[in-house]
Amino acid sequence: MNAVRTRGLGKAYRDATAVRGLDLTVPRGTTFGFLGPNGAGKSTTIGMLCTLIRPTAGEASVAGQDINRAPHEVRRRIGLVTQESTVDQDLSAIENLSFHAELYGASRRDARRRAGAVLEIMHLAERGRSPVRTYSGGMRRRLDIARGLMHEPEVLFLDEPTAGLDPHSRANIWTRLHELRQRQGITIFLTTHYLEEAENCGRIAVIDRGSVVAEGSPADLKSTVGDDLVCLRTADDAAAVHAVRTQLGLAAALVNHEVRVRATDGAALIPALIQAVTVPVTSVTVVKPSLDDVFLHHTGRTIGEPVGDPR
Ligand SMILES: Nc1ncnc2c1ncn2[C@@H]1O[C@H](COP(=O)(O)OP(=O)(O)OP(=O)(O)O)[C@@H](O)[C@H]1O
Repeated sequence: MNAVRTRGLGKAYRDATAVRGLDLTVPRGTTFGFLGPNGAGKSTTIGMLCTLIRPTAGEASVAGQDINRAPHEVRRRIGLVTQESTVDQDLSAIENLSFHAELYGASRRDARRRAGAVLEIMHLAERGRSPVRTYSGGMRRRLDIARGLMHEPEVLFLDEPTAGLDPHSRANIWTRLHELRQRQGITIFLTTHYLEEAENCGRIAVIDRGSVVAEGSPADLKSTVGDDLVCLRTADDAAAVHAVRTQLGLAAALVNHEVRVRATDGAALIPALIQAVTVPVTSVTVVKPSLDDVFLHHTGRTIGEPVGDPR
């Protein structure tokens, strides 16, 4: 069963189309990364899947429930962590979480118990009684995620969960997300514009100007854009280039004092390269295509470049 399935999903505003013809399939238990530059349509998509924004085209189901016909059923099965934190700074984490649960009808005892459990999951239990205003940015974000987990959702939506955090806090959040998926089997649907973070996802969809331009595992997407690049530094580059061409029959180029050779599997080529190049080799590096290359390949831009007009 799929956690998320969309067919032709779209959202048009009066003067702009935010999302067009979106066909997505997210199997249960996947960490799915929705990757795209600012303004690509990521938040609008999350808003539609979480039943906060009404689509103007197509259909979608989340946790097996139709977003248009059964929005309340969808809401019961999902957690949403938006870009803006919604916790009260003057309350402790436990108070924030249990008040929230009580508001939704849980008994005080159950609310406290569940708050304790989700704080454990997000590694905040030790500071659970401190006021949130004493937390670091990373701890606050983990508390936001803990809140999204309170009613044991099947699918957790996270809009830019690591934006603005330092690398250590980002890594910590990723460790928690991996644990969540592995131990609790939760499907995680997140947006990000950090390409390196998308590597943590089992599957990604690249969205640009409201449409998906590529979808697959990070490894699959990278393998479709090109080969590895093997770079050699040698004592005699001209001789090395000649040897690679004549001995191995491969195209080799001299760029920036490096001998560069393209190969499907760069690492596997290294022994043959070293043997063919009889001159001393001082370094060998294998550069794999990155998600940057994937984005560039499909959109003709790097992810940081402005998106332009979505109309
Ligand atoms: N309520 C609205 N009315 C008109 N246009 C909108 C509205 N909401 C979003 N848009 C437009 O739709 C496009 C997609 O916006 P969206 O917020 O979904 O992008 P995003 O990928 O989430 O970007 P960001 O990372 O900046 O949030 C943008 O061009 C935006 O200006």
